[in-house]
Amino acid sequence: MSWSSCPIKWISSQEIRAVLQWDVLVPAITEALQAVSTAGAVVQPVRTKLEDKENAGTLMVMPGLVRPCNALATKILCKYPGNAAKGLPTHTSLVLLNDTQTGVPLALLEGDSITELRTAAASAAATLAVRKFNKPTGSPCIVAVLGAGTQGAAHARVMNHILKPQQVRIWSRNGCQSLVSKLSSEGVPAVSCSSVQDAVNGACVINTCTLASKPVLKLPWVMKGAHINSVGAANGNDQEMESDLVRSAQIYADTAEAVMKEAGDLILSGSKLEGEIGEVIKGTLKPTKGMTTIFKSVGMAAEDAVAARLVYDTLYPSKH
Ligand SMILES: NC(=O)C1=CN([C@@H]2O[C@H](COP(=O)(O)OP(=O)(O)OC[C@H]3O[C@@H](n4cnc5c(N)ncnc54)[C@H](O)[C@@H]3O)[C@@H](O)[C@H]2O)C=CC1
Ligand SMILES: O=C([O-])C1=[NH+]CCC1
Repeated sequence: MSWSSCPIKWISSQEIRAVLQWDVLVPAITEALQAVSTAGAVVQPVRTKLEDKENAGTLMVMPGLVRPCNALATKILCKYPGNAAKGLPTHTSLVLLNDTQTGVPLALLEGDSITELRTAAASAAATLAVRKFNKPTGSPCIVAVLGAGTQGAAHARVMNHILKPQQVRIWSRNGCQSLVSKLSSEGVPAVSCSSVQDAVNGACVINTCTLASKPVLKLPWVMKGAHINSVGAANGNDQEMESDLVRSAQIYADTAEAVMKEAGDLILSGSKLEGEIGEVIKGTLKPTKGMTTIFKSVGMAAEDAVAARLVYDTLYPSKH
């Protein structure tokens, strides 16, 4: 007998995007983040990284099991920043979904769309959780996005969806007019900024979505009490945020174990974590009113597994 008598499904980016609408994905990723901070609910070893120094690339293997969501999957992701100059995505990936009872492979999913959407959804979940305890009052909500690549675009869209801000200000070191035009045509109130300082001035939510290895965001530019989703710099030597800024804030990890190992922003600034964002979602950890908060996300297999399972169950409802 062979498991391949029930052949594995291939699930395309188009199919994934049709399922993973923000109203469905943000609650699912919120549940995944909460599970990560619940004893026994998630098995998720810190990812294995293969460094290809010759091509300045990294291959990562990310397995994860999320019991409450019946999700078992592995993502294999390559990060090759030099691809940008070749007109290729800097991050490419596949996700293999397995049955949780038997381990039998169920589906292979295009991973780039999952990575794009689940990362932005995690930042959205974190933003909503923190704002329950610590929401700046008075001025209208302005969102800033630093970086205009895949994550910058997805963060602009999801922040617009959940916060309905007055403005979404975007900065990218090479300009961002084409992204701003695209977002405007979708109804996002996007504007292009020529400096980080202009983009973040007065912003209540800041999203750092760059491939920077040196800090782009500095303490004096950030409004006290703002919330920062820091998505880049998942490499012990890289930083997106100045150390003084990180030390001044309350910091919540997607997963403490991986952030303490991988997040240069934490490691190089010598900062300590308040805890995991799942604890804020559960309400067992409460950000202090008026403090600047940081959601430090390095990315987790649990998010990929839950997103993949959601897509599979939606497309093949009778197959589990
Ligand atoms: N936390 C998570 O779960 C995830 C994190 N990431 C990280 O998020 C970041 C953005 O990823 P993508 O949008 O997919 O990449 P991308 O290649 O699509 O976009 C990168 C952006 O960063 C800018 N950039 C490149 N070098 C820079 C520098 N030295 N200083 C300032 N800006 C610079 C580019 O101009 C571009 O706007 C990367 O660091 C990536 O590794 C990506 C996926 C998941
Ligand atoms: O979790 C993820 O997919 C990634 N984290 C950093 C680069 C990609």
